[in-house]
Amino acid sequence: MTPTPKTEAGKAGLEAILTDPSGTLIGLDFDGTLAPIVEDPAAARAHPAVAGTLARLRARVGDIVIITGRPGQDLVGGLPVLGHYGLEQWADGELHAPPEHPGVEVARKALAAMELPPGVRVEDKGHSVAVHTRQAADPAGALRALDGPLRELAHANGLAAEPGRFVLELRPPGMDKGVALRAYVERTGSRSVLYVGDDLGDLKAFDAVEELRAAGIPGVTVASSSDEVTELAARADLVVAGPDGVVDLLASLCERIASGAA
Ligand SMILES: O=P(O)(O)OC[C@H]1O[C@H](O[C@H]2O[C@H](CO)[C@@H](O)[C@H](O)[C@H]2O)[C@H](O)[C@@H](O)[C@@H]1O
Repeated sequence: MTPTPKTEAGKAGLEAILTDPSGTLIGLDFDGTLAPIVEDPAAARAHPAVAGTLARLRARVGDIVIITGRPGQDLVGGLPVLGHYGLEQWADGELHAPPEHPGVEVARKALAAMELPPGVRVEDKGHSVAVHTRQAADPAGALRALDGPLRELAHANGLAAEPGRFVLELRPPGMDKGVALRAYVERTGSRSVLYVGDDLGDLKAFDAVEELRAAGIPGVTVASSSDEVTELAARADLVVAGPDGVVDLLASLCERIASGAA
């Protein structure tokens, strides 16, 4: 059964999706939403039911897009991916990306020269560098201690500091998941939108859904909840329990659309 949104705007958004699914864009975050959180970023994999569920859903809605902080070259179940918070954009069957921001190379070198606490890992993503503290003995303490120096490094090199789940990422400014989602809605001519996310970077996509609603495009914000980040659940129209809950929600949406139930 599809859970009922807790807000009136969310209920109206879900109703619009069920009434006109071919006009719907489903926007999905990856880590913590489609993929359970794991210690090592390189070991993250989509929930085993994601590929099948999205394949079925794809046949029933207008569009599905993954919007992630990760690089966008990987496809999840053949779906378009907007990588690096939308910096890498999918258009006409090709992935487009700007040249690397010069500040990233400076930050990369500075991080290589820094003595980082044990367990702190640097993920080099090409267009950005992310400093992860999940594997430190005290992940929250390590992140707090690094926050100031990393923000200074970002600022000194014209980069934005993007906080996330036990991570602070130094990345080019000027793009976020909200800008990416709005542009994708415009490009696809979507008439409704549902966005699911779990981390602070997804709040911009929630902003975008709310702005789209104000402009007459109904939508639903969904939080894939965790104890690590509570801001999304506090704001979302609908809260589900992590990737298991996301898969259940998408599967139930699929069934309701297939049964023609508005
Ligand atoms: O926008 P997303 O798809 O959610 O990507 C955000 C960041 O996710 C990854 O880090 C997070 O997941 C890791 C694997 O579960 C976890 O170890 C880490 O603590 C999380 O912060 C990814 O590594 C980052 O590059 C993404 O920006």
